[in-house]
Amino acid sequence: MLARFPHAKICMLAHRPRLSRLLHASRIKEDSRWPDWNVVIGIEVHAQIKSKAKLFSNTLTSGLHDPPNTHVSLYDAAFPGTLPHLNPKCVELGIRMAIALNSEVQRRSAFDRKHYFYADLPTGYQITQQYAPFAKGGFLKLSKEDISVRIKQIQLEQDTAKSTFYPRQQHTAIDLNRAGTGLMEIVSEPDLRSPEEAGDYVRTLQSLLRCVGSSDGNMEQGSLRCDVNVSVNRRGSGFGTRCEIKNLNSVRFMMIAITSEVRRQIDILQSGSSVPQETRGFDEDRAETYSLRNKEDAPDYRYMPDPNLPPLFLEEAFVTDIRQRMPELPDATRIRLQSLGLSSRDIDVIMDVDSGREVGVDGELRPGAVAYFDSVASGRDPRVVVNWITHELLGQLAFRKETFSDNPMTVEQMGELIDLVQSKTVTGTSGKEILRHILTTRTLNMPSQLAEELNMLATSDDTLLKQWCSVAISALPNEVDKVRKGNMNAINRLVGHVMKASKGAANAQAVKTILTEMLS
Ligand SMILES: Nc1ncnc2c1ncn2[C@@H]1O[C@H](COP(=O)(O)OP(=O)(O)OP(=O)(O)O)[C@@H](O)[C@H]1O
Ligand SMILES: [Mg+2]
Ligand SMILES: [Mg+2]
Repeated sequence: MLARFPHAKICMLAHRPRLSRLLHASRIKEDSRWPDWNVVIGIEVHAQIKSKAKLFSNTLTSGLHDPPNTHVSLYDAAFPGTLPHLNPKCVELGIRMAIALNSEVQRRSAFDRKHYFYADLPTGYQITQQYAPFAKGGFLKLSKEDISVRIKQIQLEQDTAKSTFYPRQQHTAIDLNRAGTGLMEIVSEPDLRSPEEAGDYVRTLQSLLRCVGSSDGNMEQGSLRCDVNVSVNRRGSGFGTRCEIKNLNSVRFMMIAITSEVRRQIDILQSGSSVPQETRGFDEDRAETYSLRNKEDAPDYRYMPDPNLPPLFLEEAFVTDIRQRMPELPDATRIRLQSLGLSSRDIDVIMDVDSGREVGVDGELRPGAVAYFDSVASGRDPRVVVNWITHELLGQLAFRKETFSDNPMTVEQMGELIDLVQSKTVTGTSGKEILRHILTTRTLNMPSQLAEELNMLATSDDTLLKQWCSVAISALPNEVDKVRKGNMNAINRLVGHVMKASKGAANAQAVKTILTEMLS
C-alpha cells in the first residue's frame, strides 16, 4: 500500500500533524527524579461490569463471598454444544461508560476468539472485541491535573475463572463463578507522563465508572484491574519500547511499579543496551517488576471471529435512549456546585465521598453524597447545608469509624435540623448534639420532637439567661477579674460555663451580651 502510494502518505503527514506528537511536545516538563528522560505510559483497564447476569449466559454474576462453583451454567463451564447469548445489559453499561468518556459508539462491532491455554479458561479462548470494539476514541479529563488523556478504544470481553494454587498439595483449584462475567477493557493512548498522572487517571476512571453505574471499580476486590505499559526515551527522541506490567491490584502499587520500571529502563539505556519488549509482573515485597515473558515467547493468540456470535449492530435509537438517561457526570456536577457558591474544598470533600458510593446491580443508580446534598439544599442556603454535611455529619461519621453509606440520618431529618438551628429554635450546640443523638440511636424521630424530648429548645427567657450568668460570675471570680481589667477573651470561659449549665439551650451570643452588660 505504502509502496504504491508514497505521495499519499507524505501528504497526509504534511496536513495532519499527529495529535499525540503535539500533545507530547506541549507537555514536556522536566521531572527532577529523571531529568533528561521522558516517561510514556498507556493503561489498559479491565472493569468488571456490574450486571445481574454474565456476558453470554443468564447465570447470575457472583460476589466475593459466594461459595466456589455456585454460579456456573453449562455454557460457563464450556460444555460442548452450548451457545453464547449476548446480555444487552452489559452492552448498555458499556455504552454508558463510552458516552461518559466521549467515545464514539460504533454502529457495528464484532467478537473475536483470543486463544490461550490456562486452567482458568475452560473454552481455551476468551471472547473479546480487540479488532472491532464497540467504542473508539474519546478522552478523559484528569481530576487533579488539567490534562486530557485520549482513549483508544473500549471493548467487551469475558472474565476468566479464578485459580488458586495450593503448594502443599501441589494442586490448583478452579472456581468458575467469575468465568464469563462481563468486562470492559478501556485502552488509553500513551498520553500519561508520570506515575502520579497514571494514578490520577485510574482514580478518575473509577469515579466515572461508579457515577454511571457500570462497575464497582474496586481494585482491591478485583473488579478493576490494570495492565500498565511503560516506556522511556531521552528528551527530544521518539517513543521507546514499551514493557507491559500485568495484574496490578492497587493504585498505590501501580504507581510504585511504574516508578521502579522507569528506573530499570533508564538504567538499561544508560548502560548502552536496549529495552526488550516484555510482559512483566510486579513483586510487591521487593517493589520491583520482573520478567514474565518476552516478545519471542509471547503467546500466539490465533485471533479468529467467533463463529457463534454475529456482529453486534447498535440501533441509533438504543444509544440515544441511553444518552438521554445518563446521570450528571462529575465535571458537570463540579460546575453546578461551584455556581451554588460552594468552596472548592467543600466540593472536593463531597465529591470524593460521592465517588465511593455503592453501585447498584444492572446500572441502577444509587444516590450518593451529592444527591443527599441536593435534596437537603432544596429550598435552603447551599453553603449552610454543605457546612452541616461536610463538617458535622461526615465529621461525626468519621469519628464513629463509619462511612457515608452508614449514614442513618434522612434528608428530612437533616433538613429540619438545619431549619431549627437557622431559626434559632435550637442553638448550634444543641443542633450538633441532636445530630450525634440520631447517629448513635439511629432514631427516625424528627429533630423538633427530639429537641423537646431532650430539653434542647433554645431559651429566649431573659430572666433564666441572667440567672445562669449570675451563677457563672460567682463560680469564676478569676475570669470576672480578668474581664474587668479589660481582657475580653476571658469572657469566653464564662459563656462556656453558661452553655454547660443550660445544656446548650442558651444562645451563646445573647449570653455574651448579657455578661458584658453585667460586668461593665
Ligand atoms: N511506546 C509506548 N509506551 C508506553 N505505552 C505504550 C506505547 N505504545 C503503546 N502503548 C500503550 O500500550 C497499550 C496497548 O494496549 P492494547 O490493548 O492496544 O494492546 P496489547 O497490550 O498488545 O493487547 P492485550 O494486552 O490486550 O492483549 C495502550 O494503552 C497504549 O497506549
Ligand atoms: Mg489490551
Ligand atoms: Mg496489553
